[in-house]
Amino acid sequence: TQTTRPQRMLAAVQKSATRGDPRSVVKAIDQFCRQKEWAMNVGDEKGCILDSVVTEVNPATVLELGTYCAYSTVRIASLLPPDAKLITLEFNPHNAAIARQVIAWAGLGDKIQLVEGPSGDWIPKMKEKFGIETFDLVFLDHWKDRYLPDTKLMEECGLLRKGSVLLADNVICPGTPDYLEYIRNSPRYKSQYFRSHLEYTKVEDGLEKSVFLG
Ligand SMILES: Oc1cc(-c2ccc(F)cc2)cc2cccnc12
Ligand SMILES: [Mg+2]
Repeated sequence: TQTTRPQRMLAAVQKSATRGDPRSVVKAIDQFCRQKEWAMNVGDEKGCILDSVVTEVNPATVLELGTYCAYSTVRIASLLPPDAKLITLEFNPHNAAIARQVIAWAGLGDKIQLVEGPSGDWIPKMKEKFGIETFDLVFLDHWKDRYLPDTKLMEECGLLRKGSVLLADNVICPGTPDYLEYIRNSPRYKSQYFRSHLEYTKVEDGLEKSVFLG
């Protein structure tokens, strides 16, 4: 029977990456996507920008919206300080099942908590379910029509504090116009656009970094 792309990506990780070595997992996925099949990971070019923001923020708590196959999950977690926690939300159960195995292969199971279901359902439960007061960093990389409602929901739930950083993927391609309009015009955020390219292509895309001002 036919395998799925996430299954073929996991097979490439298990074939080419070293267990317990997150950077080799990242490298194996990028190699698979460049040489075999395109896939919607943030990728190596935007991934370097992501790395620099994670390193600068040095977050104790991270929320990732949209896990897919855990490429960015592993990339972020590999840069976190020892007691830091990353919670990643994935809507699609098949992607979640693959992501869990990629996270396990990278040996990052104790830093990462993968939660299945709609982000809109889980954001209001972060305090009661995971004991999280606020997030130091949020990486938005899920469905583009959810960026704005989920950002407003995080504000309403008090999950952002003065200095919390939101980093959003795909603000050009596929594009998140309503989110960009809101965040760039809101007096409550200071935003910066990092121009780059859609993963593994020459098409323009970029990341929008926004600091919550409280
Ligand atoms: O980085 C991403 C890229 C795309 C994408 C798909 C098809 C295209 F032709 C172009 C871009 C979709 C995403 C959906 C969710 C999170 N990230 C995505
Ligand atoms: Mg993306």
